[in-house]
Amino acid sequence: MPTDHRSPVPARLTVLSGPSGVGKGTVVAEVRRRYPEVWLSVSVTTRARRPGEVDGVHYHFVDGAEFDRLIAEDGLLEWAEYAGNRYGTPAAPVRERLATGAPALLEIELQGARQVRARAPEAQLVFLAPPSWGELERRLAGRGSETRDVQERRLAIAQAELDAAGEFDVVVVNDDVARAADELVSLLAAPSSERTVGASE
Ligand SMILES: Nc1nc2c(ncn2[C@@H]2O[C@H](COP(=O)(O)OP(=O)(O)O)[C@@H](O)[C@H]2O)c(=O)[nH]1
Ligand SMILES: Nc1ncnc2c1ncn2[C@@H]1O[C@H](COP(=O)(O)OP(=O)(O)O)[C@@H](O)[C@H]1O
Repeated sequence: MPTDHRSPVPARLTVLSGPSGVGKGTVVAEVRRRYPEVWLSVSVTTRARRPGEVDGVHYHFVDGAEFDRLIAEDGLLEWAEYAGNRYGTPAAPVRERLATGAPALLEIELQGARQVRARAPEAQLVFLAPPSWGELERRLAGRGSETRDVQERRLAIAQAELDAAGEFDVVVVNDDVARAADELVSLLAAPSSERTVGASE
């Protein structure tokens, strides 16, 4: 029998993006609380670990040299510099997951979403938007994990990110966590009959 390395079962790659503080982490956590089987890629980052973050769970925390090595060996599906740190998606786990026919979710910023679009045009791009600009500022400040300086930097990037919402397939407004989680669940579960993500692409 000929060996076909493409999965016979269509699997969907979904990318969730949105400005810092909009609630991506909160909505994804709610989705996974309800459906622990939802598979989320664990990124590598050069950013410092925040209190409560666990290496290998929230991120793989690496230094710049290790990040350079991953880029050099083409180990990242995409990567970007964001607010002075680098972030990237390890390629192999995503490839392996999709090859089994099961969906995969990435939570990444805009430049990375654009790279995924270029490399895997069948991926579904979802943008999480705040109900208003004022609410985004309040959430970012309310989280209290960044200094005022870092918050300002992230808000400046957020403006450009909001302008790019039209590039995404779907915009989900995070007005209410449970409602936004419902919407994301239905997008993850949507039939993907025309979409086949090849393991070799
Ligand atoms: N391109 C890319 N962006 C990532 C990746 N992992 C996380 N990010 C994004 O990097 C940005 C900063 O993440 P982080 O420092 O954890 O802050 P937070 O999302 O505001 O809590 C967010 O927009 C994340 O979605 C990745 O692997 N690739
Ligand atoms: N729908 C919502 N309504 C009110 N506050 C929210 C909502 N979603 C998230 N938050 C709060 O906003 C802050 C930022 O959320 P977080 O998930 O860390 O954002 P992101 O991962 O997009 O940077 C957190 O304090 C979180 O509790």
